[in-house]
Amino acid sequence: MISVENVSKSFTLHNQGSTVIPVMAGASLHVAAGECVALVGASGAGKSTLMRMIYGNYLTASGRIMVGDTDVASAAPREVIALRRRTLGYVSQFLRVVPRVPTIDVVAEPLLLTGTGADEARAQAATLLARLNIPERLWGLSPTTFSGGEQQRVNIARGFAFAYPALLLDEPTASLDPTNRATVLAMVQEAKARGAAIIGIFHDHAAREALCDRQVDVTGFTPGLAA
Ligand SMILES: Nc1ncnc2c1ncn2[C@@H]1O[C@H](COP(=O)(O)OP(=O)(O)OP(=O)(O)O)[C@@H](O)[C@H]1O
Repeated sequence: MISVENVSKSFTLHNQGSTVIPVMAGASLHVAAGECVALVGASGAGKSTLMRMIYGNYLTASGRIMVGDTDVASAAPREVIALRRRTLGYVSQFLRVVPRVPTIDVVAEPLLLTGTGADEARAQAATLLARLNIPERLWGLSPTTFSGGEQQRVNIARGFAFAYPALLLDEPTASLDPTNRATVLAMVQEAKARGAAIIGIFHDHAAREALCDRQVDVTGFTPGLAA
């Protein structure tokens, strides 16, 4: 479902004499439907960078990143938007939302965009918010003023609202209390069981052990070290 093939990446620091920093070379990994793969490696090794390239936030210098039938590395912006709508979900570490949109609509949006009716989308969003213990009195408010943990749970609810065939999870259990952490672990297991291909970054060792079938150490993709 997700196939990263011989990918490389460098950053050019335009405000620092156009210094070019090679951060990745020969990155390759494959994730099948129903599989969860953890990206591991020391801080700065490139886990987030690889995840952002797979999502199409960072450009890829060379190689292919197949998600379903789309090569994210060469896709046009409209293809990336279509991919994100129906195929590839991303739970980032931080919630970024349009101000003043009520929480229930933030969570319902991925369903509305994929053809679910408004009432049904809101009903499903409500179920997710309740499951993640977001108090009902907050559902009509924008999540911009919520606590860090509340925002993270809204982010997770939104990321899991639509049954994406592929999912990227960046620290989905960070800063959650034990009850909500257990809920998120169950949600990831359910996504795997329905056949989602998942790539995750988990500093939470126990979560990684519980959820992931394999680990890929991105240190192996550091330029100069790559095979
Ligand atoms: N936008 C950017 N511009 C320049 N350099 C960047 C940028 N994003 C990442 N880097 C560099 O790329 C390297 C990999 O960073 P990345 O954030 O992917 O590491 P990580 O493995 O996710 O680390 P951590 O576990 O600390 O989050 C680092 O050396 C970082 O400084």
